[in-house]
Order: sequence, then structure tokens, then C-alpha cells
Amino acid sequence: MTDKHIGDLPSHGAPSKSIADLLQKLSLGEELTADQKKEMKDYKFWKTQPVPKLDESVLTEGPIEKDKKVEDIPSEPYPILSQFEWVTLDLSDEDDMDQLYKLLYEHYVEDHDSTFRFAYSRDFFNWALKPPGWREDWHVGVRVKGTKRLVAFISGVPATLRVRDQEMKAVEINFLCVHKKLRNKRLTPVLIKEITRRVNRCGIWQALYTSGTLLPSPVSTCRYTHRPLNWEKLYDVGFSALPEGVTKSQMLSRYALPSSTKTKGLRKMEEKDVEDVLSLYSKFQSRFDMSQVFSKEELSHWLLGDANERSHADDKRVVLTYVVENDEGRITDFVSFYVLPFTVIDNARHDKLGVAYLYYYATEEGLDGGRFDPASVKVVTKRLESLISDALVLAKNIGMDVFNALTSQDNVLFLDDLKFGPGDGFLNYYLFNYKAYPISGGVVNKEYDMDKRSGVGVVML
Ligand SMILES: CCCCCCCCCCCCCC(=O)SCCNC(=O)CCNC(=O)[C@H](O)C(C)(C)COP(=O)(O)OP(=O)(O)OC[C@H]1O[C@@H](n2cnc3c(N)ncnc32)[C@H](O)[C@@H]1OP(=O)(O)O
Repeated sequence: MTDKHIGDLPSHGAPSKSIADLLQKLSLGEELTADQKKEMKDYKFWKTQPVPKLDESVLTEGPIEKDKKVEDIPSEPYPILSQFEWVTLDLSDEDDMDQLYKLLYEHYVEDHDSTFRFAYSRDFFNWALKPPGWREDWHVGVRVKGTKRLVAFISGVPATLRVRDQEMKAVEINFLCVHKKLRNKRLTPVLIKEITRRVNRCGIWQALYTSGTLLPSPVSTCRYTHRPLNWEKLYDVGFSALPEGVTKSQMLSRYALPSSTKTKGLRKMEEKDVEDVLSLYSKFQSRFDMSQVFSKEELSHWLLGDANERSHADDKRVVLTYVVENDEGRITDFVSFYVLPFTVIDNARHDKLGVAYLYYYATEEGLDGGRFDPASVKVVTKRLESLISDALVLAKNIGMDVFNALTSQDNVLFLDDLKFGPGDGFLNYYLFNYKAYPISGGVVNKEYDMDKRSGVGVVML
């Protein structure tokens, strides 16, 4: 790694190398060294796909393959080696759900020393994989024929994307995973071709996906940042070290948070708020180059979850959303985060670590002056600082130990002030079968890009 200690901020006493490492793994972020960088010709699979070449300068935006027709897409699954078979997972079936859980639990994160694992839950999968319009045949698995054991998975969910002024029906691809024993056997291209076929059969030709791995060719790259909420616990489990010359109590006071929120009128979002939140969301997101266009049903799903999710106590939820209602009863702001804890293995004191991820937010304050008007920037910054610091308090109060955010949306406006430390991990955003001019990821030369900020509005799980 070129900049191995980028996650250390000894001068601030911010996250140590080990927590940066941990969180990088959690986010699947990856930093490439020069000798890891492949050339386009070496991407044996990706060079055959409708994606921009590495370093290609995009001259016009739009689809790469334009004239594809559903009737030309094979109706039969893509051929697979004879010892394997395709399976469509039925997530309402306990067995299928357990197999997916097990595959991702054991194989999704590269964890060489087995100290932690994603603690995925049924609720998380139901939220992430069953938004309005979801299709079972986009939950694609590969099984060993003989044993019926699930050894690979890829999923897609429907989404309407906007890239600058173009809206498109698309899918978001996620949870690609191949069993560790079957790595480097070219199963990934087969999974991607099969899900492409299944999506194309529905007349959808574009996709959005993210990865820490460098592939041809990112439309944007954001950086991960991490805000310790419970520094002592992170320290206890060995993920956070004490920077030289700093005492434990200095670290504790650095990351101390008030016990209650301070924004007047802040409350949990309810179904009755959906319309107001949608209009605020849409207005706020229109400022970004790439965002997801939500219907009311989609917004309700992504911010409130399904009926089962809504019945849970706060500390059992996978997504939490809060609104600010002013004295006239108008919704002026909202903020949300989702929760994906992980299991700590072989630690005497703790077996779970709570990890929250900043999700969508918006404020109506400072929106009218334009995104880069200095006076408006000041107003938005101030408002977001108090909104997001309330989110930190809320997350801490339901047992979260660390709060992650990317440099996307308007996050760089508040990251430093709210004591998020930059991590080692970077996340690349990719569009399939669509060329777009580069979109700012909120970082230049690894530093926060305070001038351009990020054009990425969409948040991928
Ligand atoms: C219109 C509809 C379109 C729908 C499809 C849109 C595209 C969706 C694309 C998928 C979006 C997924 C979004 C997420 O979920 S990103 C999360 C990915 N998952 C993990 O990191 C979990 C742990 N890792 C694994 O399970 C395996 O290492 C994976 C499965 C990642 C690779 O397994 P393995 O190491 O055994 O490799 P192989 O021998 O089978 O195959 C080698 C080929 O695969 C290319 N490769 C490696 N990693 C990735 C990657 N993350 N995205 C795309 N391609 C990747 C690689 O460059 C090479 O191609 P080429 O270099 O020769 O060209």
C-alpha cells in the first residue's frame, strides 16, 4: 500500500490503523498497489462487456449497446459446468435463507484471521433484496449438483437511476459471492452473464454496482470514513489502539457525544410522512449527478422497511429514519442510517459490534441559493452538522459502536467537524452499458474535495 497509515490520524487521536483496517474489510474497500493494477487487455471478461475501457475519455453520455431486443435474449440459463446447477433462491423459504446467510457469513468478507464477520440477518436480506418490484429470479445462486450446497450468489434489485438529466430503468447488483474454495475459477463471469440475461429478459439494459476492486471503469470513486461512537469498546476488542502520547480519557472525551439529540422537532419518520419526505428527498437529490429516483412505495420501503421491520424495537431495526417537523407541521429535514453489525469471534468481553452506515438525508435549508453559492453552503453545512450529529447520538443510543459514511452526497461538508476519520477503503461506482462523464466522488488525491464535493447521491448497500 502506498499510504499505509492514511487511516491514522495521530494528531487528532482518530481511528488507529487496526480500526481503519477492520472497517476497510467490512466495507470491502480495497486500495491497489501499482503492481496489482491490471491493464485493459488483462481483463479477459470485462473487456468483452459493454463498459468503458480503462482511461477511456467519454465523449458523449448514453448507452453503449443501444439496439438490444428482449426477443434476442436466450430464454435458457447460461451454460454452467456439469457439477453445478443454477438455483433461484426463495428468501421466504427458511432453508434458502439459511444457505444464503451461511454463504455470505463465511465467504463474503476476506477475513484471514477470523476475528469478525458480518452479522447479516433475515431482516437485512428482506430489506435489501425485496424492494418494490423485486423479482425472485434476480436472486441467483449456484449449487453443487451432488450436495445441493450453495456455493455462489449474485443479486439484482430494480431501481430507476438518474445520471445527470437521463432517467433509466436499471438494476442494482449486489452480494456477489463465490465460495472461497471455488475462487479464481472464472465463476464470476458466469454469474454476471446469467444475471445480465435474466435482467435483459425484462427489457432492462443498465445496471449500477459498486466494488472496492478496480474494474473497467469507475464512473466515480468515494472514500470511506469512520466515526467511533463507543471508542472504549473498539479499544477493548482490539480494533482501536491508543495513539502515542494520548491518554484513554482524552480519546473518550474526543469522541464523547451528548445523550440526547438537539434538533427541535426531530422525531421518527412515519408512513404519513412519506409524501413530504419524498419531495424533500427529490429536491435535495436533484443537486447530484447520479441519484436514484424513488416512487412513494420505494421511498417507504427504503426508509421505513416492511411491516415486519416496522414492528421491531429500534435496537433491532436494519434501517432508521428521522424527520424534523417544524412548528407549522412541515417536514424540513430527514436523516437515515442502516445497521449491519458484525460478530466478534473469540473475544472474552464482546461478541457483537454495532456498525451504522449513513444513508439518505436532506434539508430544505440553504437549497434555494444553489449548491455552490457560498452563503447557501454555509447554511447547509451548519444544518447538516446538527442533523448528522443527532444521527450519531441516535445510533449510539441503540448500541452502535461506529458510524460509517462515504464522501458521497454532501458528506464532506461535515465529516471533519463531526470527527469522522478517513479510512483506507475506497468504493468505486460502476454503470453497466452506460457511458457517463466522470462524477466527482468527494475526494481528490485522497483528500476531501471541498470545492466540487460529490456528484454521487445514490447510496448502495
Ligand atoms: C443489465 C443488467 C446487468 C447486470 C450485471 C451488471 C454487472 C455486475 C457486476 C458485478 C457487481 C458485483 C457487486 C458486488 O457485489 S461487489 C462485492 C464482491 N464480493 C466480494 O468481495 C466478496 C468476497 N469475494 C468473492 O466472493 C470473490 O472474490 C468474487 C466473487 C468477488 C470474485 O471471484 P473470484 O476471485 O473467484 O474471480 P473469478 O475467477 O470467479 O472471476 C474473475 C473475473 O471476475 C472479475 N471480478 C472480480 N471481482 C469482481 C467484482 N467485485 N465485481 C465484478 N467482477 C469482478 C475479475 O476482474 C475477473 O474478470 P477479468 O479481470 O478477467 O475481466
